[in-house]
Formats: sequence, structure tokens, C-alpha cells
Amino acid sequence: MLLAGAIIAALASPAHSCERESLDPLLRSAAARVTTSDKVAAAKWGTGQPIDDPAREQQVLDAVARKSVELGIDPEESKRVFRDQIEASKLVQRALHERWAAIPGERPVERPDLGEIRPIIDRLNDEILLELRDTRQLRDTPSCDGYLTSAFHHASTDLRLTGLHRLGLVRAVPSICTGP
Ligand SMILES: C=C(O[C@@H]1C=C(C(=O)O)C=C[C@H]1O)C(=O)O
Repeated sequence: MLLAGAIIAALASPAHSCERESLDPLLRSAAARVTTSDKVAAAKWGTGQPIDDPAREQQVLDAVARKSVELGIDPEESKRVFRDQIEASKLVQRALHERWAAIPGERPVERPDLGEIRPIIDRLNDEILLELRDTRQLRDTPSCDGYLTSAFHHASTDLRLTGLHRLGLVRAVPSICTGP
């Protein structure tokens, strides 16, 4: 009887249903996406290529919606989260371009190839989608805000985020919690 109870408890446990007990992995992936914006900003700097690229954004959102359906998650909810990831990236890029315009000594010395950075962002997008799927229940609970704050601090500390990247991460997270 005890064993049966233990088995039932194990089957119902979050680990078994792939449900995470913290938002740490999700916030780490979002933070990695935010920090990748530095390379995007450097790739565009001095080229005349605009920070806003609506065609690429639409590609990202279309891919996110398609993969969400495959993963059994609500595509509209995923798109909300990713619109925030995109705004966060542009916030960081704009801030860096303003800084580099004002302070020549801080300008990037190399220009990365955007064609090599976008596949990295695509991989982070896939990671974020899986984390969204695996944190469904947690993100729907009233205590989600507490988990989010805790994960924000862990990611900021563990990844040693700068002030700008913390600001970017703040911009990236408003759609993560879906509950009351
Ligand atoms: C990151 C880029 O800059 C912007 C942000 C995007 C994003 O976060 O996915 C997509 C297009 C751009 O509006 C990019 O051009 O790839």
C-alpha cells in the first residue's frame, strides 16, 4: 500500500511530467538571448543596417508559432513571450549604438557576421520554447512572480549580467507568468 502510494506520487510528480520546479533554466536562456544582442549590435554597427528588421521578426514569430503547435503549447502565448524577447534585444542594441555613437573608444573592434549569430538566436529560441512547455504549470500559479524574481536574480548573478543586460532581461519577462 505504501509502495503503491509512493508510485502514484512519483508518477504525479513534476519531474515525471517534465514540469520544472523553477524558472531558472528559462531565465538563463532568456538572459543568453539578451547578451547575444551585443553581437547583433556589433554586426549592424556602421553598416546602415537598421536595428529593427520586421521581416526577420516575422520569421522568428512564425517559426515560434509553428513549433509551439508541434510542442502542444499555445502559439499565441508563445508569440507574446517572443515579442518581449525581440523588444529586449532591440533595447540592448539601441543602448549600445547610442553608447558607441557617444564614446568612440567603446566601439567594437570587430564586426561579427549576422548570418552566424542568427542561428545561435534560433537555437536559444528553441531552448526557450522547450522551457516554456516545461514550466507550464509553474507559470500559471499565483506564486509565479516569486519564482520569476528568484530566477531573475539567479540568472543575473550566475551570468554576471551588466546593468544593461539586466535591463534587457527585465524587458524580456513580462509575459512569462500567465496566472492570476
Ligand atoms: C536580433 C536582431 O535584431 C532585431 C531583433 C530580433 C530578435 O530579437 O529576434 C529580430 C530582428 C530585429 O528586429 C536581428 O536582426 O537578428
